[in-house]
Amino acid sequence: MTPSNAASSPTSPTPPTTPSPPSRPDPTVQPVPPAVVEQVDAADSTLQNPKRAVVALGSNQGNRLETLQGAVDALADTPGMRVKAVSPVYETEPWGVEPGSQPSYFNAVVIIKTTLPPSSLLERAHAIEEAFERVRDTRWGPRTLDVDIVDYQGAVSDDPGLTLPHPRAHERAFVLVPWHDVEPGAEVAGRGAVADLLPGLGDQGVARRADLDLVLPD
Ligand SMILES: Nc1ncnc2c1ncn2[C@@H]1O[C@H](COP(=O)(O)OP(=O)(O)OP(=O)(O)O)[C@@H](O)[C@H]1O
Ligand SMILES: Nc1nc2c(c(=O)[nH]1)N=C(CO)CN2
Repeated sequence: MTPSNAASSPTSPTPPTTPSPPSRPDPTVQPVPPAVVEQVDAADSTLQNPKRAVVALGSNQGNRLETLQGAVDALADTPGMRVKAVSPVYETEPWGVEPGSQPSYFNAVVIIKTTLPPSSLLERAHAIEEAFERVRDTRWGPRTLDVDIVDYQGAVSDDPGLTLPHPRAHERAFVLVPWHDVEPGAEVAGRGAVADLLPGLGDQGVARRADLDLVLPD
């Protein structure tokens, strides 16, 4: 056995500890900018206080029911999100385009509770659309899946990246009809009660598909 082996043997006495030098600030650590501290604090308070949001789903390409169910499941699988209610399924005439120019949609609305801030909820909505190979070419073009944030805890924002409530929700029966089913007392912030908005919309070709159901994940 060499002397060095002997020194590392478990039976050898513990060498005396040398006092460590006084700690100095690490020059590689930069101070956290106040804007970042503010964002982290805001995210923190959201984390302790889940918010209620309303998400509209639409599909007019591929297997529309499977796609809507996939979107509900993906929302439910998102960390920091719980799906609280899923509306009935409606078959709806394409809104905002030439009649007969696109296949009909399946639409539904989902109520969630989430600790995600609005920007992260939108990112997640886009990721779910992409998972269903949503193509963004023409405005209001046909799509496998559309996931819109209709309302986030009544917040109002005119940011074009995320406008709240959704800027066209109050004029869309394909959003308001299923929303009213799951939340009869719902309000579109700044526009009024969904129940009061609905009669003014006229017939937009929104028909309940009582033969179809979306399942609320456990
Ligand atoms: N509340 C909102 N929900 C979803 N997207 C929004 C919202 N407000 C603004 N946007 C922005 O709108 C952009 C276009 O969204 P999208 O492609 O879903 O529009 P669209 O479904 O064709 O039309 P519409 O907005 O009329 O439903 C998105 O990239 C997003 O940043
Ligand atoms: N019926 C119906 N029409 C639409 C829909 C939709 O989901 N359903 N989505 C659109 C763009 O978001 C444009 N038109």
